[in-house]
Amino acid sequence: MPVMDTRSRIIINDTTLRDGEQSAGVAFSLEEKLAIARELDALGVPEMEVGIPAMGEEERESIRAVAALGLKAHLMVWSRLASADIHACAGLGATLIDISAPVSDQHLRHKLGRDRPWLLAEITRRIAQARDAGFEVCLGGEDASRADLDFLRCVLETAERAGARRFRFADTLGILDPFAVFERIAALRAASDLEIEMHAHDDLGMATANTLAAAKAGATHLNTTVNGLGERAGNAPLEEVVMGLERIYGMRTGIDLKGFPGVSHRVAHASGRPVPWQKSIVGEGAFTHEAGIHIDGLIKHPNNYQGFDPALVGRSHRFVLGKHSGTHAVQAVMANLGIELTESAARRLVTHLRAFVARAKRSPNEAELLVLAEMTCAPGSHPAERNSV
Ligand SMILES: CC(=O)SCCNC(=O)CCNC(=O)[C@H](O)C(C)(C)COP(=O)(O)OP(=O)(O)OC[C@H]1O[C@@H](n2cnc3c(N)ncnc32)[C@H](O)[C@@H]1OP(=O)(O)O
Ligand SMILES: O=C(O)CCC(=O)C(=O)O
Repeated sequence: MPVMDTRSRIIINDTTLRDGEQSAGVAFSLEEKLAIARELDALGVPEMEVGIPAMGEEERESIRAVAALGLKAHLMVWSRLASADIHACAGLGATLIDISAPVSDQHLRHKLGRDRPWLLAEITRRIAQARDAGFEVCLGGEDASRADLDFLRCVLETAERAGARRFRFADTLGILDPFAVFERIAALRAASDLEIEMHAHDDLGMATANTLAAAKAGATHLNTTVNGLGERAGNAPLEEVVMGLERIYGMRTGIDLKGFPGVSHRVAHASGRPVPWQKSIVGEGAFTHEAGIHIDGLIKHPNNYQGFDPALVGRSHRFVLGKHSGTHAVQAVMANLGIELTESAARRLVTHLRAFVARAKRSPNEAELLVLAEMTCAPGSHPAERNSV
Protein backbone atom coordinates (compact mmCIF):
# COMPACT_ATOMS: atom_id res chain seq x y z
CA MET A 1 0.00 0.00 0.00
CA PRO A 2 1.64 3.29 -1.06
CA VAL A 3 1.89 5.70 1.82
CA MET A 4 0.72 9.23 1.17
CA ASP A 5 3.39 11.85 1.60
CA THR A 6 1.69 14.12 4.11
CA ARG A 7 4.24 16.88 3.46
CA SER A 8 3.01 17.27 -0.10
CA ARG A 9 0.21 19.70 -0.69
CA ILE A 10 -3.03 18.56 -2.24
CA ILE A 11 -4.55 21.00 -4.71
CA ILE A 12 -8.28 21.59 -4.44
CA ASN A 13 -9.94 22.16 -7.80
CA ASP A 14 -13.39 23.45 -6.95
CA THR A 15 -16.07 22.89 -9.57
CA THR A 16 -19.03 24.66 -7.92
CA LEU A 17 -19.26 26.90 -10.99
CA ARG A 18 -19.29 23.95 -13.43
CA ASP A 19 -20.51 20.65 -11.95
CA GLY A 20 -22.17 22.51 -9.05
CA GLU A 21 -24.26 24.51 -11.48
CA GLN A 22 -25.15 21.27 -13.32
CA SER A 23 -27.42 20.43 -10.36
CA ALA A 24 -30.87 20.22 -11.93
CA GLY A 25 -32.63 23.57 -11.96
CA VAL A 26 -29.64 25.64 -10.82
CA ALA A 27 -28.52 28.68 -12.84
CA PHE A 28 -26.20 31.27 -11.33
CA SER A 29 -26.54 34.85 -12.49
CA LEU A 30 -23.35 36.58 -13.63
CA GLU A 31 -23.22 38.53 -10.34
CA GLU A 32 -23.64 35.31 -8.35
CA LYS A 33 -20.94 33.57 -10.37
CA LEU A 34 -18.52 36.45 -9.81
CA ALA A 35 -19.32 36.65 -6.10
CA ILE A 36 -18.79 32.89 -5.62
CA ALA A 37 -15.51 33.02 -7.56
CA ARG A 38 -14.28 35.97 -5.48
CA GLU A 39 -15.23 34.28 -2.22
CA LEU A 40 -13.57 30.97 -3.14
CA ASP A 41 -10.47 32.89 -4.18
CA ALA A 42 -10.44 34.81 -0.90
CA LEU A 43 -10.53 31.47 0.94
CA GLY A 44 -7.40 30.43 -0.94
CA VAL A 45 -8.94 27.81 -3.25
CA PRO A 46 -6.11 27.37 -5.76
CA GLU A 47 -8.05 26.13 -8.81
CA MET A 48 -11.63 26.57 -10.03
CA GLU A 49 -13.49 24.98 -12.92
CA VAL A 50 -15.61 27.87 -14.10
CA GLY A 51 -17.80 26.75 -16.97
CA ILE A 52 -18.45 25.08 -20.31
CA PRO A 53 -17.61 27.43 -23.22
CA ALA A 54 -19.41 25.22 -25.78
CA MET A 55 -22.69 26.19 -24.11
CA GLY A 56 -22.66 29.53 -25.92
CA GLU A 57 -21.72 33.19 -25.85
CA GLU A 58 -23.38 33.99 -22.50
CA GLU A 59 -21.40 31.25 -20.75
CA ARG A 60 -18.20 32.39 -22.47
CA GLU A 61 -18.90 35.98 -21.40
CA SER A 62 -19.28 34.86 -17.79
CA ILE A 63 -15.97 32.99 -17.96
CA ARG A 64 -14.25 36.09 -19.40
CA ALA A 65 -15.73 38.11 -16.53
CA VAL A 66 -14.41 35.66 -13.91
CA ALA A 67 -10.99 35.81 -15.58
CA ALA A 68 -11.13 39.61 -15.60
CA LEU A 69 -11.35 39.57 -11.79
CA GLY A 70 -7.63 38.80 -11.79
CA LEU A 71 -7.97 36.13 -9.09
CA LYS A 72 -5.03 34.23 -7.67
CA ALA A 73 -6.77 30.93 -8.49
CA HIS A 74 -5.99 29.14 -11.75
CA LEU A 75 -9.09 28.82 -13.91
CA MET A 76 -10.16 25.69 -15.75
CA VAL A 77 -12.77 25.33 -18.48
CA TRP A 78 -14.59 22.13 -19.44
CA SER A 79 -14.71 20.74 -22.97
CA ARG A 80 -15.89 17.64 -24.75
CA LEU A 81 -13.38 15.67 -26.78
CA ALA A 82 -14.31 17.74 -29.80
CA SER A 83 -12.50 20.30 -31.91
CA ALA A 84 -15.27 22.91 -31.79
CA ASP A 85 -15.53 22.70 -28.00
CA ILE A 86 -11.79 23.22 -27.56
CA HIS A 87 -11.90 26.09 -30.04
CA ALA A 88 -14.66 27.71 -27.95
CA CYS A 89 -12.41 27.57 -24.86
CA ALA A 90 -9.65 29.70 -26.37
CA GLY A 91 -9.15 33.34 -25.48
CA LEU A 92 -11.39 33.42 -22.41
CA GLY A 93 -8.60 33.87 -19.86
CA ALA A 94 -8.56 30.31 -18.46
CA THR A 95 -5.17 28.59 -18.46
CA LEU A 96 -6.38 25.04 -17.81
CA ILE A 97 -8.72 22.94 -19.92
CA ASP A 98 -10.40 19.68 -18.92
CA ILE A 99 -11.02 17.67 -22.07
CA SER A 100 -13.60 15.07 -21.13
CA ALA A 101 -13.16 11.66 -22.73
CA PRO A 102 -15.64 8.88 -21.95
CA VAL A 103 -13.33 5.97 -21.12
CA SER A 104 -15.69 3.08 -20.28
CA ASP A 105 -16.78 0.69 -23.02
CA GLN A 106 -20.36 1.44 -21.99
CA HIS A 107 -19.96 5.13 -22.83
CA LEU A 108 -17.71 4.57 -25.83
CA ARG A 109 -20.11 2.15 -27.49
CA HIS A 110 -23.49 3.30 -26.32
CA LYS A 111 -22.99 7.06 -25.96
CA LEU A 112 -20.44 7.97 -28.64
CA GLY A 113 -20.79 4.93 -30.92
CA ARG A 114 -16.99 4.62 -30.99
CA ASP A 115 -14.30 2.17 -29.90
CA ARG A 116 -11.06 2.17 -27.94
CA PRO A 117 -8.65 2.77 -30.89
CA TRP A 118 -10.73 5.76 -32.00
CA LEU A 119 -10.59 7.18 -28.47
CA LEU A 120 -6.80 6.88 -28.17
CA ALA A 121 -6.28 8.57 -31.55
CA GLU A 122 -8.76 11.32 -30.72
CA ILE A 123 -7.14 11.95 -27.32
CA THR A 124 -3.81 12.53 -29.09
CA ARG A 125 -5.38 14.91 -31.64
CA ARG A 126 -7.41 16.96 -29.17
CA ILE A 127 -4.67 17.32 -26.58
CA ALA A 128 -2.37 18.58 -29.35
CA GLN A 129 -5.05 21.07 -30.41
CA ALA A 130 -5.48 22.34 -26.85
CA ARG A 131 -1.74 22.58 -26.28
CA ASP A 132 -1.45 24.58 -29.55
CA ALA A 133 -4.14 26.90 -28.19
CA GLY A 134 -1.91 27.50 -25.15
CA PHE A 135 -3.72 25.36 -22.56
CA GLU A 136 -2.39 23.20 -19.76
CA VAL A 137 -4.40 20.04 -20.29
CA CYS A 138 -6.26 17.75 -17.91
CA LEU A 139 -7.75 14.74 -19.65
CA GLY A 140 -11.10 14.02 -17.98
CA GLY A 141 -11.76 10.31 -17.76
CA GLU A 142 -15.53 10.26 -17.73
CA ASP A 143 -16.95 7.03 -16.22
CA ALA A 144 -13.41 5.96 -15.28
CA SER A 145 -14.85 3.79 -12.50
CA ARG A 146 -16.39 1.42 -15.06
CA ALA A 147 -13.39 1.50 -17.42
CA ASP A 148 -11.06 -1.45 -17.87
CA LEU A 149 -7.97 -0.72 -15.75
CA ASP A 150 -5.45 -1.85 -18.39
CA PHE A 151 -7.16 0.37 -20.95
CA LEU A 152 -7.08 3.25 -18.47
CA ARG A 153 -3.31 2.82 -18.16
CA CYS A 154 -3.15 3.13 -21.99
CA VAL A 155 -5.30 6.26 -21.84
CA LEU A 156 -2.95 7.88 -19.32
CA GLU A 157 0.12 6.90 -21.34
CA THR A 158 -1.43 8.33 -24.51
CA ALA A 159 -2.44 11.53 -22.75
CA GLU A 160 0.98 12.01 -21.22
CA ARG A 161 2.70 11.43 -24.56
CA ALA A 162 0.39 13.96 -26.20
CA GLY A 163 1.34 16.63 -23.65
CA ALA A 164 -1.37 16.49 -20.96
CA ARG A 165 -0.26 17.21 -17.43
CA ARG A 166 -3.20 15.69 -15.56
CA PHE A 167 -5.74 12.88 -15.67
CA ARG A 168 -9.09 13.32 -13.95
CA PHE A 169 -10.53 10.08 -12.60
CA ALA A 170 -14.29 10.60 -12.64
CA ASP A 171 -16.54 8.32 -10.62
CA THR A 172 -19.28 9.75 -12.79
CA LEU A 173 -22.09 7.67 -11.33
CA GLY A 174 -20.85 7.62 -7.73
CA ILE A 175 -20.65 3.82 -7.67
CA LEU A 176 -17.26 3.13 -6.08
CA ASP A 177 -16.34 2.69 -2.43
CA PRO A 178 -13.15 4.05 -0.85
CA PHE A 179 -11.33 0.69 -1.08
CA ALA A 180 -11.95 0.40 -4.83
CA VAL A 181 -10.95 4.04 -5.34
CA PHE A 182 -7.75 3.48 -3.40
CA GLU A 183 -6.84 0.43 -5.52
CA ARG A 184 -7.50 2.16 -8.83
CA ILE A 185 -5.80 5.43 -8.03
CA ALA A 186 -2.80 3.60 -6.56
CA ALA A 187 -2.55 1.49 -9.74
CA LEU A 188 -2.65 4.58 -11.98
CA ARG A 189 -0.24 6.40 -9.66
CA ALA A 190 2.23 3.54 -10.06
CA ALA A 191 1.83 3.55 -13.85
CA SER A 192 2.01 7.26 -14.67
CA ASP A 193 3.76 10.51 -13.83
CA LEU A 194 0.69 12.57 -14.68
CA GLU A 195 -1.02 14.59 -11.98
CA ILE A 196 -4.14 12.68 -10.91
CA GLU A 197 -7.36 14.48 -10.03
CA MET A 198 -10.27 12.75 -8.27
CA HIS A 199 -13.82 13.67 -9.22
CA ALA A 200 -16.40 11.97 -6.99
CA HIS A 201 -20.18 11.90 -6.95
CA ASP A 202 -22.33 11.21 -3.92
CA ASP A 203 -24.95 8.79 -5.25
CA LEU A 204 -24.10 6.26 -2.52
CA GLY A 205 -23.02 8.86 0.03
CA MET A 206 -19.34 8.06 -0.61
CA ALA A 207 -18.09 11.23 -2.31
CA THR A 208 -16.03 12.58 0.58
CA ALA A 209 -14.68 9.17 1.61
CA ASN A 210 -13.79 8.35 -2.00
CA THR A 211 -12.05 11.69 -2.46
CA LEU A 212 -9.99 11.18 0.70
CA ALA A 213 -9.16 7.62 -0.39
CA ALA A 214 -7.88 9.01 -3.69
CA ALA A 215 -5.69 11.51 -1.83
CA LYS A 216 -4.29 8.70 0.27
CA ALA A 217 -3.56 6.64 -2.84
CA GLY A 218 -1.56 9.44 -4.45
CA ALA A 219 -4.01 11.76 -6.19
CA THR A 220 -2.54 15.26 -6.45
CA HIS A 221 -5.75 17.19 -7.15
CA LEU A 222 -9.28 16.85 -5.76
CA ASN A 223 -12.55 18.17 -7.16
CA THR A 224 -15.03 19.66 -4.70
CA THR A 225 -18.14 21.81 -4.68
CA VAL A 226 -19.44 24.07 -1.93
CA ASN A 227 -22.13 22.24 0.12
CA GLY A 228 -21.64 19.25 -2.24
CA LEU A 229 -23.83 20.95 -4.85
CA GLY A 230 -23.73 19.10 -8.18
CA GLU A 231 -25.19 16.66 -10.66
CA ARG A 232 -27.86 14.38 -9.06
CA ALA A 233 -26.77 13.64 -5.45
CA GLY A 234 -23.92 16.10 -5.86
CA ASN A 235 -20.14 16.13 -5.59
CA ALA A 236 -17.66 15.93 -2.71
CA PRO A 237 -18.28 18.96 -0.47
CA LEU A 238 -15.37 21.41 -0.27
CA GLU A 239 -15.79 21.85 3.47
CA GLU A 240 -15.78 18.09 4.19
CA VAL A 241 -12.85 17.25 1.94
CA VAL A 242 -10.68 20.06 3.29
CA MET A 243 -11.51 19.26 6.91
CA GLY A 244 -10.94 15.55 6.25
CA LEU A 245 -7.52 16.24 4.74
CA GLU A 246 -6.53 18.59 7.53
CA ARG A 247 -7.99 16.75 10.54
CA ILE A 248 -7.53 13.11 9.53
CA TYR A 249 -4.36 13.29 7.46
CA GLY A 250 -2.79 16.45 8.90
CA MET A 251 -2.45 17.91 5.40
CA ARG A 252 -2.57 21.65 4.88
CA THR A 253 -4.59 22.81 1.91
CA GLY A 254 -3.89 26.52 2.35
CA ILE A 255 -7.65 27.12 2.53
CA ASP A 256 -9.14 29.45 5.14
CA LEU A 257 -11.48 27.14 7.04
CA LYS A 258 -13.19 30.00 8.83
CA GLY A 259 -14.64 31.16 5.52
CA PHE A 260 -16.80 28.03 5.07
CA PRO A 261 -20.02 29.41 6.64
CA GLY A 262 -19.92 32.50 4.40
CA VAL A 263 -19.35 30.70 1.11
CA SER A 264 -21.81 27.96 2.08
CA HIS A 265 -24.51 30.55 2.71
CA ARG A 266 -23.73 32.35 -0.55
CA VAL A 267 -23.91 29.17 -2.66
CA ALA A 268 -27.06 27.94 -0.88
CA HIS A 269 -28.72 31.27 -1.59
CA ALA A 270 -27.52 31.57 -5.21
CA SER A 271 -28.43 27.97 -6.06
CA GLY A 272 -31.75 27.90 -4.21
CA ARG A 273 -30.57 24.67 -2.57
CA PRO A 274 -30.70 25.12 1.23
CA VAL A 275 -28.09 23.36 3.33
CA PRO A 276 -29.64 20.41 5.21
CA TRP A 277 -29.93 21.14 8.96
CA GLN A 278 -27.68 18.24 9.97
CA LYS A 279 -25.08 18.78 7.18
CA SER A 280 -21.56 18.38 8.57
CA ILE A 281 -19.50 21.53 9.17
CA VAL A 282 -21.88 24.06 7.58
CA GLY A 283 -25.33 22.79 8.64
CA GLU A 284 -27.17 24.68 11.37
CA GLY A 285 -27.28 21.55 13.51
CA ALA A 286 -23.62 20.59 13.10
CA PHE A 287 -22.64 22.10 16.46
CA THR A 288 -26.09 22.26 18.10
CA HIS A 289 -26.60 20.12 21.20
CA GLU A 290 -29.65 19.09 23.18
CA ALA A 291 -28.79 15.75 24.86
CA GLY A 292 -28.30 16.26 28.58
CA ILE A 293 -25.23 14.04 28.86
CA HIS A 294 -23.53 15.81 25.93
CA ILE A 295 -24.17 19.31 27.27
CA ASP A 296 -23.05 18.30 30.76
CA GLY A 297 -19.89 16.82 29.17
CA LEU A 298 -19.24 19.91 27.05
CA ILE A 299 -19.62 22.19 30.08
CA LYS A 300 -17.08 20.09 31.99
CA HIS A 301 -14.61 19.99 29.09
CA PRO A 302 -15.31 20.80 25.41
CA ASN A 303 -13.20 17.89 24.20
CA ASN A 304 -15.64 15.47 25.81
CA TYR A 305 -18.04 16.00 22.92
CA GLN A 306 -16.23 17.74 20.09
CA GLY A 307 -14.16 16.07 17.39
CA PHE A 308 -12.73 19.48 16.54
CA ASP A 309 -13.22 22.99 17.83
CA PRO A 310 -16.08 24.58 15.82
CA ALA A 311 -14.16 27.88 15.96
CA LEU A 312 -11.77 26.31 13.43
CA VAL A 313 -14.53 26.51 10.84
CA GLY A 314 -15.99 29.80 12.02
CA ARG A 315 -18.73 28.20 14.13
CA SER A 316 -19.52 27.77 17.83
CA HIS A 317 -21.42 25.33 20.02
CA ARG A 318 -25.09 26.10 20.55
CA PHE A 319 -27.19 24.56 23.32
CA VAL A 320 -30.93 24.10 22.91
CA LEU A 321 -33.36 22.71 25.47
CA GLY A 322 -35.73 19.91 24.53
CA LYS A 323 -36.98 16.42 25.23
CA HIS A 324 -33.49 15.08 25.96
CA SER A 325 -32.25 17.87 28.23
CA GLY A 326 -30.72 17.23 31.65
CA THR A 327 -30.58 19.52 34.65
CA HIS A 328 -27.07 20.84 33.95
CA ALA A 329 -28.13 21.95 30.47
CA VAL A 330 -31.28 23.58 31.83
CA GLN A 331 -29.29 25.46 34.47
CA ALA A 332 -26.69 26.60 31.91
CA VAL A 333 -29.20 27.79 29.32
CA MET A 334 -31.39 29.55 31.90
CA ALA A 335 -28.34 31.20 33.48
CA ASN A 336 -27.60 32.67 30.03
CA LEU A 337 -31.10 34.15 30.12
CA GLY A 338 -30.37 35.64 33.53
CA ILE A 339 -32.19 33.05 35.62
CA GLU A 340 -30.34 30.94 38.18
CA LEU A 341 -32.19 27.70 38.96
CA THR A 342 -31.52 25.26 41.75
CA GLU A 343 -31.13 21.64 40.76
CA SER A 344 -34.64 20.73 41.89
CA ALA A 345 -36.17 23.69 40.01
CA ALA A 346 -34.21 22.60 36.93
CA ARG A 347 -35.62 19.09 37.34
CA ARG A 348 -39.16 20.44 37.36
CA LEU A 349 -38.39 22.55 34.30
CA VAL A 350 -37.22 19.41 32.50
CA THR A 351 -40.70 17.94 33.05
CA HIS A 352 -42.36 21.07 31.65
CA LEU A 353 -39.92 21.06 28.74
CA ARG A 354 -40.76 17.50 27.77
CA ALA A 355 -44.45 18.28 27.81
CA PHE A 356 -43.86 21.40 25.68
CA VAL A 357 -41.78 19.55 23.05
CA ALA A 358 -44.25 16.65 22.86
CA ARG A 359 -46.99 19.19 22.18
CA ALA A 360 -45.13 21.62 19.91
CA LYS A 361 -42.76 19.15 18.14
CA ARG A 362 -39.90 21.66 18.54
CA SER A 363 -37.68 23.25 21.15
CA PRO A 364 -39.04 26.33 22.94
CA ASN A 365 -37.69 29.73 21.94
CA GLU A 366 -36.37 32.18 24.50
CA ALA A 367 -39.73 33.75 25.27
CA GLU A 368 -41.36 30.34 25.66
CA LEU A 369 -38.55 29.20 27.94
CA LEU A 370 -39.13 32.18 30.19
CA VAL A 371 -42.81 31.26 30.40
CA LEU A 372 -41.90 27.66 31.27
CA ALA A 373 -39.50 28.94 33.92
CA GLU A 374 -42.29 31.12 35.34
CA MET A 375 -44.58 28.08 35.48
CA THR A 376 -41.86 26.05 37.15
CA CYS A 377 -41.21 28.69 39.74
CA ALA A 378 -44.78 29.94 40.19
CA PRO A 379 -46.29 30.10 43.70
CA GLY A 380 -47.01 26.57 44.75
CA SER A 381 -44.13 25.45 42.65
CA HIS A 382 -41.32 26.14 45.13
CA PRO A 383 -40.63 29.80 44.26
CA ALA A 384 -37.87 29.90 46.86
CA GLU A 385 -35.85 27.76 44.50
CA ARG A 386 -35.58 30.50 41.89
CA ASN A 387 -33.19 33.48 42.24
CA SER A 388 -33.57 36.09 39.52
CA VAL A 389 -30.24 37.72 38.75
C1 LIG B 1 -20.51 13.74 -16.59
C2 LIG B 1 -20.59 15.20 -16.93
O1 LIG B 1 -20.85 15.99 -16.05
S1 LIG B 1 -20.25 15.68 -18.48
C3 LIG B 1 -20.69 17.38 -18.52
C4 LIG B 1 -22.16 17.48 -18.79
N1 LIG B 1 -22.57 18.85 -18.81
C5 LIG B 1 -23.54 19.29 -19.61
O2 LIG B 1 -24.07 18.54 -20.43
C6 LIG B 1 -23.96 20.71 -19.42
C7 LIG B 1 -23.77 21.59 -20.64
N2 LIG B 1 -24.27 20.96 -21.86
C8 LIG B 1 -24.87 21.66 -22.86
O3 LIG B 1 -25.11 22.86 -22.77
C9 LIG B 1 -25.16 20.93 -24.09
O4 LIG B 1 -25.35 19.55 -23.78
C10 LIG B 1 -24.00 21.09 -25.11
C11 LIG B 1 -23.95 22.53 -25.59
C12 LIG B 1 -22.63 20.71 -24.52
C13 LIG B 1 -24.22 20.17 -26.29
O5 LIG B 1 -25.54 20.36 -26.77
P1 LIG B 1 -26.07 19.61 -28.09
O6 LIG B 1 -25.14 19.87 -29.21
O7 LIG B 1 -27.47 20.05 -28.26
O8 LIG B 1 -25.96 18.04 -27.79
P2 LIG B 1 -26.69 17.15 -26.68
O9 LIG B 1 -26.43 17.71 -25.36
O10 LIG B 1 -28.11 16.90 -27.02
O11 LIG B 1 -25.91 15.76 -26.86
C14 LIG B 1 -24.59 15.60 -26.45
C15 LIG B 1 -23.68 15.28 -27.62
O12 LIG B 1 -22.32 15.31 -27.15
C16 LIG B 1 -21.72 14.02 -27.33
N3 LIG B 1 -20.78 13.84 -26.24
C17 LIG B 1 -21.06 13.63 -24.94
N4 LIG B 1 -19.92 13.59 -24.25
C18 LIG B 1 -18.92 13.81 -25.11
C19 LIG B 1 -17.53 13.91 -24.97
N5 LIG B 1 -16.95 13.82 -23.79
N6 LIG B 1 -16.78 14.13 -26.08
C20 LIG B 1 -17.37 14.25 -27.30
N7 LIG B 1 -18.70 14.17 -27.47
C21 LIG B 1 -19.45 13.96 -26.39
C22 LIG B 1 -22.90 13.07 -27.33
O13 LIG B 1 -22.55 11.84 -27.88
C23 LIG B 1 -23.88 13.87 -28.16
O14 LIG B 1 -23.43 13.84 -29.48
P3 LIG B 1 -24.35 13.38 -30.75
O15 LIG B 1 -25.22 14.57 -31.02
O16 LIG B 1 -23.36 13.15 -31.84
O17 LIG B 1 -25.10 12.19 -30.35
O1 LIG C 1 -14.19 15.99 -16.74
C1 LIG C 1 -14.76 14.92 -16.76
O2 LIG C 1 -14.63 14.13 -17.66
C2 LIG C 1 -15.66 14.57 -15.63
C3 LIG C 1 -17.00 15.04 -15.92
C4 LIG C 1 -17.91 14.84 -14.78
O3 LIG C 1 -18.39 15.82 -14.22
C5 LIG C 1 -18.25 13.50 -14.33
O4 LIG C 1 -17.86 12.53 -14.97
O5 LIG C 1 -18.95 13.39 -13.31
